[in-house]
Amino acid sequence: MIITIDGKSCTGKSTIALLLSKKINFSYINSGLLYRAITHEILKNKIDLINFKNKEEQIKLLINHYNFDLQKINENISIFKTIEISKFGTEIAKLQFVRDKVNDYISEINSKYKNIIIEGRDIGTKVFPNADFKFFFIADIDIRANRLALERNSKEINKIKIEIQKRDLEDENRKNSPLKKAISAILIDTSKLTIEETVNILEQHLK
Ligand SMILES: Nc1ncnc2c1ncn2[C@@H]1O[C@H](COP(=O)(O)OP(=O)(O)OP(=O)(O)O)[C@@H](O)[C@H]1O
Ligand SMILES: Nc1ccn([C@H]2C[C@H](O)[C@@H](COP(=O)(O)O)O2)c(=O)n1
Repeated sequence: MIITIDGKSCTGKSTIALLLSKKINFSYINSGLLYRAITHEILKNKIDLINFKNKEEQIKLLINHYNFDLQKINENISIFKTIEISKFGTEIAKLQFVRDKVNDYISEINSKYKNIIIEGRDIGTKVFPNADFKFFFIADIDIRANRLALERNSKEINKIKIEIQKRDLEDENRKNSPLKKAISAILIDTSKLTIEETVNILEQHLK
């Protein structure tokens, strides 16, 4: 069985997908983390991502030789959650060859597991349009900004709000696989829900 969770930034996708996967004993893939891992690799190789349009060939060469190490990625999540990777990750995710690399890897993992929960931006629309259950998360922008501020231990709520709004806009308006709700996806507004309540609501839908 394939369960997908898509939605805007900081709506709770990864938190809920991870908890639900443990509760119902499913494998879990955080596809955003794969885009972040590629972005980290590019930055590590000192490719300057400001005005990176003329560096696409250089990035492509690097990505062709890159292998995901899921265990290492999952054990070092904080490395990939920096403000810099959040900002450039949105840009890198616009490149179709990067999307192909991530999606090929997702297919590879999926072929090994029977039951899987995958979260991201285009999972229910593009990657697994025939998924058994699709969810689409939304939440109020102020609540999302407060959640991220809390996570980062920051008081700069307005700055964080602008950062999230910019990422939403980029994700929704890119040419390749833009963020949008699949028609058959169940809409979940996490604004007023606790983490536990959200997990329970999803579990109810699966029954
Ligand atoms: N229902 C909730 N109530 C309170 N806090 C929440 C809730 N859901 C998630 N959070 C918190 O909000 C923050 C963002 O959640 P999370 O990283 O799961 O969102 P996301 O949608 O995966 O974001 P992104 O796509 O940017 O990675 C985390 O610190 C998480 O603990
Ligand atoms: N299926 C996906 C997952 C993620 N992205 C992009 C969008 C984000 O800007 C970036 C990092 O994701 P996050 O960790 O914030 O969920 O990756 C995408 O385009 N498609």
